[in-house]
Amino acid sequence: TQSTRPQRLLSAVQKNATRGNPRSVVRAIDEFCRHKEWAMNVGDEKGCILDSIVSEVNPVTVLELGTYCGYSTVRIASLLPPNAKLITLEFNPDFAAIARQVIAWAGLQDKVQLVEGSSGDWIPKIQEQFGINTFDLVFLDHWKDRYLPDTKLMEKCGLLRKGSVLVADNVICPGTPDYLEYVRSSPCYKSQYFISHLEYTKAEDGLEKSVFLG
Ligand SMILES: CCc1ncnc2c1ncn2[C@@H]1O[C@H](/C=C/CNC(=O)c2cc(-c3ccc(F)cc3)cc(O)c2O)[C@@H](O)[C@H]1O
Ligand SMILES: [Mg+2]
Repeated sequence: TQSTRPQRLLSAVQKNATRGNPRSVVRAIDEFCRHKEWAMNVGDEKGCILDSIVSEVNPVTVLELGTYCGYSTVRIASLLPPNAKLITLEFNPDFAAIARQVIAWAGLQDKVQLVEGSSGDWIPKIQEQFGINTFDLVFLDHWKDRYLPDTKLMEKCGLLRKGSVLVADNVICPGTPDYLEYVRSSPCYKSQYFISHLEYTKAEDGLEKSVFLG
């Protein structure tokens, strides 16, 4: 049977990256997507901006919405302090299976908890299930029309505290207009746009960093 793109991406990691070396996993995926097959990873250009925000926040608790193949999961988790935890939500079982193997190849499985299911179902259960009260950092990279409802849900569930940082991918391409309008006009957020390019292309895209003011 035909392989899927995520399966081919995983094969490229297993072939070209060194086990236990997250940077080599990130590099292998970027090479694959630049030279073989485009895939919707945050990519290296936006990835460097993400790295700088993660390093500045130095989060102990991280939530990622939309794991896909685990590229940004590996990128973020590789920068976390030893006691830190990253929870990543992914509702497609095939993508989740690939991401688990990518995360394991990077040697980051002890820092990452991949939860299979939809963000809407899981956000209300995180506190009781994982003993996490609030998130220092949230990376939004799932369906673009879910950014706003899930942000409101996180607020309602008390998962954000004064200073929590939201980083949203694709605010220009494909675009998340309702989310952008919300975080830029709400008095509860201080937002900043980091201009960049759509992964592996010359099209404009960017990340929006929004600090929750409580
Ligand atoms: C139900 C809530 C919920 N709960 C849990 N997991 C969820 C979920 N909703 C979605 N997922 C999973 O997240 C990932 C989806 C990610 C969606 N991302 C883009 O669509 C995207 C597109 C472009 C682009 C494409 C084509 C172009 F021409 C230009 C740009 C570029 C990008 O960087 C992009 O992120 C998949 O793994 C879903 O299974
Ligand atoms: Mg994206």
